[in-house]
Amino acid sequence: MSSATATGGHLLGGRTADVRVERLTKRYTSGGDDVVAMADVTLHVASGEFVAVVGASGCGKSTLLRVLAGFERASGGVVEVGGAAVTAPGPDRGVVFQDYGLFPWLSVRENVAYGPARKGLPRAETRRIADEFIAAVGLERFAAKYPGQLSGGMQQRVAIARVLANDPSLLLMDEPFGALDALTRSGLQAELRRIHRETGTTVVFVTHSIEEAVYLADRVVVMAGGASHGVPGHVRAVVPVDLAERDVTSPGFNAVERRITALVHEPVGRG
Ligand SMILES: Nc1ncnc2c1ncn2[C@@H]1O[C@H](COP(=O)(O)OP(=O)(O)OP(=O)(O)O)[C@@H](O)[C@H]1O
Repeated sequence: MSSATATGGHLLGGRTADVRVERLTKRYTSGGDDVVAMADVTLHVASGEFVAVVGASGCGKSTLLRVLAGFERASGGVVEVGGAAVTAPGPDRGVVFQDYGLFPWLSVRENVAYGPARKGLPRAETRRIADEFIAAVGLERFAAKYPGQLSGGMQQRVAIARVLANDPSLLLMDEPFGALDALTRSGLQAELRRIHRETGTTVVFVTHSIEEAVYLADRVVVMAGGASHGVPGHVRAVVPVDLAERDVTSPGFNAVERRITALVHEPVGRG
């Protein structure tokens, strides 16, 4: 495993992994009933690619992410990250949720250093890695503060730095900016795009915002269906975002956004 050292201008040692999901099925048993949350989901993500997942509530976006994270077991099909079957959570996969999940009793630096310290890295190296990622998210002046002293946007920055400090090869993000105001959200989106370019880490990003998906992703996966529609969640379409510039006001951007919006709103059964 490479350490989180700056190499050739890159933040990480270049850890990145591809994702292979083939005919994934996920069933839940609730109240004695068998609910098929998703069926026959196939998705390949190349190493270093940024893929966003959108779709109406209940179509299985979070379930897909949780299966990739190893928090949930697939009921059927193949789920591999970097060629290895996913059976449990692991340090190769970093997960960022909407609620920042920071340790409130640790400072920003201690939160970010937590993973490297647990790996048993020497204290000086741990601190260097923590400071590198705190700087990457622009929080140098807040390293000694505690989460409770920070705004929501700053706490989410810490959460991202903490995950990156573990040098993941796959970053899984579930509505990470969902609780933030519009201005903070667009600032963090730009920062995430830059960080993705610098790290080359593969990203799977779940969002309700089609604009956010088009702004961030190389490809947007549109899911549909879900238990409440009587059809298991499935992949309806995968839309490449072939835009050189990500200007949310440009006609090209709006055209991709409109196409994805139409796909998301298409009634279930026709897709
Ligand atoms: N632990 C569980 N037990 C039973 N059913 C579940 C469980 N978790 C999810 N489900 C069901 O699986 C389906 C997919 O849920 P999931 O949360 O993945 O959807 P989603 O697309 O992320 O929704 P949202 O956009 O509202 O977050 C839903 O029908 C949900 O009720």
